[in-house]
Amino acid sequence: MPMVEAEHLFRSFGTTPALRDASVAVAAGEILAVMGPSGSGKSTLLHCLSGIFVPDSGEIRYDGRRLDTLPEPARTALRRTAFGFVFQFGQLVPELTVADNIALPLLLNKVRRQQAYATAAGWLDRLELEGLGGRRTGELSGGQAQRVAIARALAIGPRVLFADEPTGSLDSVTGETVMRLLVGLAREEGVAVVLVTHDSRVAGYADRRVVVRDGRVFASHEVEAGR
Ligand SMILES: Nc1ncnc2c1ncn2[C@@H]1O[C@H](COP(=O)(O)OP(=O)(O)OP(=O)(O)O)[C@@H](O)[C@H]1O
Repeated sequence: MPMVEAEHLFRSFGTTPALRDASVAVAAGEILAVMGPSGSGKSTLLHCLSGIFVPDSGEIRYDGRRLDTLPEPARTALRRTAFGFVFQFGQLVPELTVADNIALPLLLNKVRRQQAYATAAGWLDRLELEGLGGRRTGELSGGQAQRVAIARALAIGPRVLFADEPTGSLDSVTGETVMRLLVGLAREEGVAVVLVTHDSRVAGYADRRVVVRDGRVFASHEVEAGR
């Protein structure tokens, strides 16, 4: 059974159609790369799959249950407890320290303070950010901030990770470290990973690749065959 499944999604912004009959699914333990040209609808698809946007029509299921028909508070609760997000911009609180930023979603989920900070420290180690826990995130390099964002997304132990260009500001060695970490999470913990990327090397780590074109989702081999 798919972990997240979308069928026949339509979503417009005013008169601009962003999704036009988009269908896609990701299974537990699977890494799905979502590729496609700028403006084709990738981010809109990610936002619909994760319950941030409600589609105009179509159905989304998480773990077999309808997500799109849930009221906003229930979708928010799901995002906080079951979904992790790594988006390109604006997710860290610059005035807070690295450790505070990673611990914050745990504290919001009512994890005790000591445990939240111990979990944060563990993720700092896994992402090679040891010693930076006390630094304000506004004082980090782009690559460090991105790894903190990844640590923050993973600290809650999500069942689905939604990532938009998660290695965008990382050098290739660090990018590979992050991708290997995501592969490990998928294999060992069954996390489903939905990964938007323009980078074919990053997509090479995925189990399956789809291409979004004009608001529709194609298997990558369909697109290659049609070229
Ligand atoms: N908030 C919005 N308001 C109006 N139009 C929007 C909004 N978000 C997206 N769109 C439009 O919807 C279409 C799909 O955009 P989307 O951001 O999903 O594409 P994308 O494939 O993620 O692009 P990129 O690779 O450049 O990030 C585009 O035509 C875009 O201009």
